[in-house]
Amino acid sequence: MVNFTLSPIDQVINKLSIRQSIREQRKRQEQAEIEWASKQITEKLKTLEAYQNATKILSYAAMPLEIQTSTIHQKAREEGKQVAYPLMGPNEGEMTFYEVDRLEELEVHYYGSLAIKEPNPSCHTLIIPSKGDIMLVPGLAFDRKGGRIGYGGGFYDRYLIKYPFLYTIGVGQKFQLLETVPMEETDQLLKALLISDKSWGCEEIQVI
Ligand SMILES: Nc1nc2c(c(=O)[nH]1)N(C=O)[C@@H](CNc1ccc(C(=O)N[C@@H](CCC(=O)O)C(=O)O)cc1)CN2
Ligand SMILES: Nc1ncnc2c1ncn2[C@@H]1O[C@H](COP(=O)(O)OP(=O)(O)OP(=O)(O)O)[C@@H](O)[C@H]1O
Repeated sequence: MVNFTLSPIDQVINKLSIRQSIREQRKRQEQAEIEWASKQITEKLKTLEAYQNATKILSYAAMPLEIQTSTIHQKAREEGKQVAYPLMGPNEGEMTFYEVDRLEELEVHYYGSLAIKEPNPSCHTLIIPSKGDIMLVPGLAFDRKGGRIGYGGGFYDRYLIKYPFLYTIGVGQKFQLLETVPMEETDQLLKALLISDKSWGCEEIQVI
Protein backbone atom coordinates (compact mmCIF):
# COMPACT_ATOMS: atom_id res chain seq x y z
CA MET A 1 0.00 0.00 0.00
CA VAL A 2 1.27 3.49 -0.81
CA ASN A 3 1.70 5.74 2.21
CA PHE A 4 0.92 9.36 1.36
CA THR A 5 1.75 10.67 4.83
CA LEU A 6 4.70 13.05 4.71
CA SER A 7 7.61 12.60 7.11
CA PRO A 8 7.96 15.37 9.76
CA ILE A 9 10.84 16.97 7.85
CA ASP A 10 8.84 16.96 4.59
CA GLN A 11 5.91 18.58 6.44
CA VAL A 12 8.18 21.40 7.61
CA ILE A 13 9.50 21.90 4.06
CA ASN A 14 5.95 21.81 2.75
CA LYS A 15 4.85 24.52 5.23
CA LEU A 16 7.89 26.62 4.34
CA SER A 17 7.11 26.55 0.62
CA ILE A 18 3.46 27.48 1.27
CA ARG A 19 4.58 30.44 3.43
CA GLN A 20 6.93 31.61 0.70
CA SER A 21 4.37 31.27 -2.07
CA ILE A 22 1.59 33.12 -0.20
CA ARG A 23 3.97 35.89 0.90
CA GLU A 24 4.95 36.40 -2.76
CA GLN A 25 1.31 36.49 -3.89
CA ARG A 26 0.48 39.02 -1.17
CA LYS A 27 3.32 41.32 -2.26
CA ARG A 28 1.87 41.48 -5.77
CA GLN A 29 -1.41 42.95 -4.48
CA GLU A 30 -2.47 46.58 -4.73
CA GLN A 31 -3.11 48.32 -1.40
CA ALA A 32 -6.66 49.07 -2.64
CA GLU A 33 -7.37 45.31 -2.94
CA ILE A 34 -6.27 44.70 0.64
CA GLU A 35 -8.40 47.59 1.85
CA TRP A 36 -11.44 46.29 -0.05
CA ALA A 37 -10.94 42.76 1.32
CA SER A 38 -10.55 44.15 4.85
CA LYS A 39 -13.78 46.13 4.48
CA GLN A 40 -15.70 43.02 3.33
CA ILE A 41 -14.42 41.02 6.29
CA THR A 42 -15.15 43.83 8.75
CA GLU A 43 -18.74 44.14 7.51
CA LYS A 44 -19.31 40.37 7.67
CA LEU A 45 -17.77 40.10 11.14
CA LYS A 46 -20.21 42.68 12.49
CA THR A 47 -23.16 40.50 11.41
CA LEU A 48 -21.93 37.41 13.28
CA GLU A 49 -23.73 36.51 16.49
CA ALA A 50 -20.42 35.45 18.03
CA TYR A 51 -19.06 38.96 17.46
CA GLN A 52 -22.21 40.71 18.65
CA ASN A 53 -22.30 38.68 21.88
CA ALA A 54 -18.58 38.96 22.62
CA THR A 55 -17.38 41.35 25.31
CA LYS A 56 -13.70 40.84 24.48
CA ILE A 57 -12.12 40.72 21.02
CA LEU A 58 -8.61 39.29 20.80
CA SER A 59 -7.45 41.02 17.65
CA TYR A 60 -4.06 41.64 16.02
CA ALA A 61 -2.25 44.77 14.84
CA ALA A 62 -2.19 44.20 11.11
CA MET A 63 0.99 44.57 9.10
CA PRO A 64 0.51 46.35 5.72
CA LEU A 65 -0.20 43.20 3.66
CA GLU A 66 -2.54 41.55 6.18
CA ILE A 67 -6.31 41.98 6.55
CA GLN A 68 -6.60 45.36 8.29
CA THR A 69 -8.23 45.48 11.72
CA SER A 70 -8.37 49.19 12.60
CA THR A 71 -12.05 49.65 11.67
CA ILE A 72 -12.94 46.58 13.73
CA HIS A 73 -11.08 48.18 16.64
CA GLN A 74 -13.03 51.44 16.30
CA LYS A 75 -16.43 49.74 15.95
CA ALA A 76 -15.81 47.37 18.83
CA ARG A 77 -14.67 50.21 21.13
CA GLU A 78 -17.77 52.25 20.17
CA GLU A 79 -19.87 49.25 21.19
CA GLY A 80 -18.11 49.10 24.55
CA LYS A 81 -16.16 45.90 23.81
CA GLN A 82 -12.63 45.40 25.10
CA VAL A 83 -10.07 44.88 22.32
CA ALA A 84 -6.78 43.13 23.04
CA TYR A 85 -3.52 42.77 21.10
CA PRO A 86 -0.77 40.14 21.20
CA LEU A 87 2.66 40.59 22.74
CA MET A 88 5.34 37.97 22.08
CA GLY A 89 7.72 36.61 24.71
CA PRO A 90 9.48 36.48 27.06
CA ASN A 91 9.69 32.68 26.69
CA GLU A 92 10.01 30.95 23.30
CA GLY A 93 6.68 30.78 21.47
CA GLU A 94 4.91 32.61 24.31
CA MET A 95 2.22 35.19 23.54
CA THR A 96 -0.07 37.18 25.82
CA PHE A 97 -2.85 39.67 25.06
CA TYR A 98 -3.25 43.17 26.51
CA GLU A 99 -6.24 45.47 26.36
CA VAL A 100 -5.64 48.56 24.24
CA ASP A 101 -7.91 51.61 24.11
CA ARG A 102 -6.36 53.47 21.17
CA LEU A 103 -4.24 51.93 18.41
CA GLU A 104 -1.70 54.78 18.70
CA GLU A 105 -0.68 53.29 22.05
CA LEU A 106 0.90 50.27 20.34
CA GLU A 107 4.69 50.25 19.89
CA VAL A 108 6.59 48.82 16.90
CA HIS A 109 8.92 45.87 17.54
CA TYR A 110 11.08 44.30 14.84
CA TYR A 111 11.32 40.52 14.37
CA GLY A 112 13.64 39.93 11.44
CA SER A 113 11.96 41.63 8.48
CA LEU A 114 8.61 41.83 10.32
CA ALA A 115 7.59 45.07 12.05
CA ILE A 116 4.80 44.24 14.49
CA LYS A 117 2.96 46.77 16.66
CA GLU A 118 2.59 45.45 20.19
CA PRO A 119 1.15 46.59 23.52
CA ASN A 120 3.38 47.63 26.41
CA PRO A 121 2.81 45.53 29.56
CA SER A 122 3.71 48.48 31.78
CA CYS A 123 0.79 50.59 30.46
CA HIS A 124 -1.72 48.00 29.28
CA THR A 125 -3.81 45.46 31.18
CA LEU A 126 -3.33 41.71 30.68
CA ILE A 127 -6.44 40.02 29.31
CA ILE A 128 -7.44 36.53 30.39
CA PRO A 129 -10.00 35.19 27.90
CA SER A 130 -13.37 33.89 29.04
CA LYS A 131 -16.04 31.85 27.28
CA GLY A 132 -17.83 33.85 24.60
CA ASP A 133 -14.76 35.89 23.69
CA ILE A 134 -13.63 35.82 20.09
CA MET A 135 -10.20 35.84 18.54
CA LEU A 136 -9.32 37.13 15.07
CA VAL A 137 -6.47 34.99 13.83
CA PRO A 138 -4.10 36.23 11.12
CA GLY A 139 -2.41 33.69 8.90
CA LEU A 140 -0.71 32.99 5.62
CA ALA A 141 -2.80 29.96 4.61
CA PHE A 142 -6.02 28.29 5.77
CA ASP A 143 -8.19 25.33 4.82
CA ARG A 144 -11.88 24.53 5.28
CA LYS A 145 -11.15 22.12 8.15
CA GLY A 146 -9.76 24.99 10.22
CA GLY A 147 -6.12 24.29 9.40
CA ARG A 148 -3.83 27.31 9.46
CA ILE A 149 -0.24 28.24 8.66
CA GLY A 150 1.22 31.40 10.20
CA TYR A 151 4.73 32.84 10.24
CA GLY A 152 6.07 29.76 11.98
CA GLY A 153 6.53 30.84 15.58
CA GLY A 154 3.88 28.48 16.94
CA PHE A 155 2.47 31.41 18.98
CA TYR A 156 -1.22 30.81 18.31
CA ASP A 157 -0.98 27.02 18.75
CA ARG A 158 0.61 27.42 22.18
CA TYR A 159 -1.87 30.10 23.25
CA LEU A 160 -4.94 28.16 22.11
CA ILE A 161 -3.99 25.03 24.06
CA LYS A 162 -4.60 27.15 27.17
CA TYR A 163 -7.90 28.66 25.97
CA PRO A 164 -9.58 26.02 23.76
CA PHE A 165 -13.03 27.59 24.31
CA LEU A 166 -12.11 30.75 22.37
CA TYR A 167 -14.16 31.25 19.21
CA THR A 168 -11.29 31.57 16.75
CA ILE A 169 -11.94 33.19 13.38
CA GLY A 170 -9.20 33.00 10.75
CA VAL A 171 -9.23 35.97 8.38
CA GLY A 172 -7.76 36.09 4.90
CA GLN A 173 -8.29 36.33 1.19
CA LYS A 174 -9.33 33.68 -1.34
CA PHE A 175 -5.75 32.94 -2.52
CA GLN A 176 -4.91 32.05 1.10
CA LEU A 177 -7.62 29.36 1.25
CA LEU A 178 -5.96 26.11 0.15
CA GLU A 179 -7.43 22.66 -0.46
CA THR A 180 -5.53 21.35 2.58
CA VAL A 181 -2.75 22.82 4.67
CA PRO A 182 -0.22 20.41 6.21
CA MET A 183 -0.95 19.90 9.90
CA GLU A 184 1.30 18.89 12.79
CA GLU A 185 0.15 17.32 16.05
CA THR A 186 0.51 20.64 17.91
CA ASP A 187 -1.62 22.61 15.39
CA GLN A 188 -4.90 23.89 16.84
CA LEU A 189 -7.88 24.02 14.45
CA LEU A 190 -9.74 27.28 13.95
CA LYS A 191 -13.52 27.32 14.53
CA ALA A 192 -14.47 29.61 11.62
CA LEU A 193 -13.00 31.50 8.70
CA LEU A 194 -13.89 34.77 7.03
CA ILE A 195 -12.49 34.68 3.52
CA SER A 196 -12.87 37.55 1.10
CA ASP A 197 -12.90 37.27 -2.65
CA LYS A 198 -13.10 39.83 -5.45
CA SER A 199 -16.26 38.31 -6.91
CA TRP A 200 -18.41 37.45 -3.88
CA GLY A 201 -17.29 39.71 -1.06
CA CYS A 202 -16.81 37.63 2.06
CA GLU A 203 -17.61 33.97 2.79
CA GLU A 204 -18.13 32.69 6.31
CA ILE A 205 -16.86 29.12 6.72
CA GLN A 206 -17.97 27.27 9.85
CA VAL A 207 -15.64 24.51 10.98
CA ILE A 208 -17.75 23.23 13.88
N1 LIG B 1 0.00 41.31 12.74
C1 LIG B 1 0.37 40.15 13.24
N2 LIG B 1 0.74 40.06 14.51
C2 LIG B 1 1.13 38.85 15.02
C3 LIG B 1 1.15 37.70 14.22
C4 LIG B 1 0.75 37.82 12.86
O1 LIG B 1 0.71 36.86 12.08
N3 LIG B 1 0.38 39.05 12.42
N4 LIG B 1 1.57 36.51 14.77
C5 LIG B 1 1.26 35.26 14.27
O2 LIG B 1 1.76 34.29 14.73
C6 LIG B 1 2.38 36.56 15.97
C7 LIG B 1 3.81 36.87 15.56
N5 LIG B 1 4.39 35.77 14.88
C8 LIG B 1 5.68 35.68 14.44
C9 LIG B 1 6.12 34.44 14.01
C10 LIG B 1 7.42 34.27 13.58
C11 LIG B 1 8.28 35.34 13.56
C12 LIG B 1 9.66 35.09 13.05
O3 LIG B 1 10.04 33.97 12.84
N6 LIG B 1 10.41 36.10 12.77
C13 LIG B 1 11.73 35.93 12.21
C14 LIG B 1 11.84 36.65 10.90
C15 LIG B 1 10.79 36.39 9.91
C16 LIG B 1 10.98 37.14 8.61
O4 LIG B 1 11.89 37.99 8.52
O5 LIG B 1 10.23 36.86 7.68
C17 LIG B 1 12.75 36.47 13.19
O6 LIG B 1 12.36 37.03 14.24
O7 LIG B 1 13.94 36.32 12.92
C18 LIG B 1 7.84 36.57 13.98
C19 LIG B 1 6.54 36.75 14.42
C20 LIG B 1 1.80 37.56 16.93
N7 LIG B 1 1.52 38.81 16.31
N1 LIG C 1 2.23 23.61 22.11
C1 LIG C 1 3.45 23.56 21.57
N2 LIG C 1 4.51 23.17 22.27
C2 LIG C 1 5.74 23.12 21.72
N3 LIG C 1 6.00 23.44 20.46
C3 LIG C 1 4.99 23.84 19.70
C4 LIG C 1 3.65 23.93 20.20
N4 LIG C 1 2.85 24.38 19.21
C5 LIG C 1 3.65 24.56 18.14
N5 LIG C 1 4.91 24.24 18.42
C6 LIG C 1 6.07 24.28 17.50
O1 LIG C 1 6.26 25.60 17.01
C7 LIG C 1 6.80 25.53 15.68
C8 LIG C 1 6.03 26.41 14.75
O2 LIG C 1 4.70 25.93 14.62
P1 LIG C 1 3.82 26.20 13.33
O3 LIG C 1 4.60 25.88 12.09
O4 LIG C 1 2.50 25.53 13.51
O5 LIG C 1 3.67 27.79 13.44
P2 LIG C 1 2.56 28.75 12.87
O6 LIG C 1 1.21 28.32 13.33
O7 LIG C 1 2.78 28.91 11.43
O8 LIG C 1 3.01 30.08 13.63
P3 LIG C 1 2.25 31.29 14.32
O9 LIG C 1 1.12 30.75 15.16
O10 LIG C 1 3.28 31.93 15.14
O11 LIG C 1 1.74 32.15 13.23
C9 LIG C 1 6.76 24.07 15.25
O12 LIG C 1 8.05 23.54 15.36
C10 LIG C 1 5.81 23.45 16.25
O13 LIG C 1 6.10 22.09 16.47
